[in-house]
Amino acid sequence: MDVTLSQSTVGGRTQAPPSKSYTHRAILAAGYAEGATVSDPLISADTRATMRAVEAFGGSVDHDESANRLDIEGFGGDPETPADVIDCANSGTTIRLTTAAASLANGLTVLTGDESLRSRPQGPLLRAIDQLGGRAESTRSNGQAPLVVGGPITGGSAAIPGDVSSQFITALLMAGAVTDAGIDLTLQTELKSAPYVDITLEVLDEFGVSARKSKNGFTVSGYQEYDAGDGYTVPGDFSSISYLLAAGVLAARDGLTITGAYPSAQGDQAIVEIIREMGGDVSWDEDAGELTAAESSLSGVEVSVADTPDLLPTIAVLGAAADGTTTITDCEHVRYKETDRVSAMAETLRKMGASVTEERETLVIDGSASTLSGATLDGRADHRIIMSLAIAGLIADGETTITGAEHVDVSFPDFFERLSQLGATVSK
Ligand SMILES: O=C(O)C1=C[C@@H](OP(=O)(O)O)[C@@H](O)[C@H](O)C1
Ligand SMILES: C=C(OP(=O)(O)O)C(=O)O
Repeated sequence: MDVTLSQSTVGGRTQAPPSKSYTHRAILAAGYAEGATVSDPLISADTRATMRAVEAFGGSVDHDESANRLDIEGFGGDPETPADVIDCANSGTTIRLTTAAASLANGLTVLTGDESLRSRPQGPLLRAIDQLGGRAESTRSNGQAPLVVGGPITGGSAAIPGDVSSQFITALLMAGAVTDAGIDLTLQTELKSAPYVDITLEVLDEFGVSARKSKNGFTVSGYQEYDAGDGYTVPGDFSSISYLLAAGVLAARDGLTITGAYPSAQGDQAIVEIIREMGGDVSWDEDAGELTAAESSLSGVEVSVADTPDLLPTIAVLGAAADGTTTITDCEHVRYKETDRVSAMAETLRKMGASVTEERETLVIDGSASTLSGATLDGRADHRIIMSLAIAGLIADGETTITGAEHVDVSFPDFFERLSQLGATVSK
């Protein structure tokens, strides 16, 4: 599906979509439990993949739409060997978190996904499972899915790099809690995307499971039981909020308010400070969970995305609209996502007339070079590339067409409807 946007003014109020990261973890944690209810879940292509995995391991997931709730029966820490291949579709979180769950089962599990997912790195997780006594292989021996994974692992120690994906650590901590011996992880390189492990520790805590940072990495003891008590409620998603905030500072003459924006462990909350540092008018009433952004003149910043990889496309677009130079550093791990997002943003923003320089770890956008012009842009089947380019389309001269725009269903299924309700000119 192609979507076309033209220069627009936006405004009004809109609710933040529920967090994808918290929803994935809550669904799987409910799977590791006897069951749980998960309120305000994100229902999207990626979270559906995690629901399918919980069902494949012997649980069940019922979506009560009127109550806006998932009623989940778990597999009680003891996943059965799936009767079929697990299709993780486009979701890195699903394949990493469920690969570790599969290492608890007696038999073998086959995990795969779409072309993008089958090109993303899984090697460090496979090697860690191997060190823990499980069997974990890439069918093509290239460290990528399809994967064949079996166990049962009983816990122990493993070493893992921290700069490829934090999801490997999340995966092993979640599985480690139901092993006999627990899991001790030693980081071989500095941890990137660290706040995502904090999100994991927060969700584990809500499910009565303790895991913690150790001197050299992370550790979780075994024989723990997942139990969410009265249930778990998912907070709003700050990666999704970043597009709405960017729309606000670029195109909301009378302001745009986002509700459901409460503080949590999400590193992507940093978008509020980044926009303020660029000169953007953003106010945040943390108690009310309300963020308001109004059209502002922005200037360039230097910002590290070591902890916040998913913000890179949003910051790149803000940089293209700002006066002066925006330098995004520490971005190598952003190349291992649904697509190489560093080169995708460099290519598309250049096509819109921005001046962009790309290095392995750095993306530099010179926003003062020109105003953006509409163009036909390849969304690279990547929800974050598509959503950030749509925001650029709100301020570009002429029409901006984004191909493959249906892929927003991964994290923000009604993104274009929302933009349109807020006043943007959007046609499909
Ligand atoms: O654990 C998570 O929920 C996520 C972790 C991050 O990935 P990496 O840890 O691979 O950087 C992030 O980019 C992804 O969107 C969601
Ligand atoms: C990279 C992302 O997710 P995942 O790793 O789960 O595919 C994302 O949502 O930007």
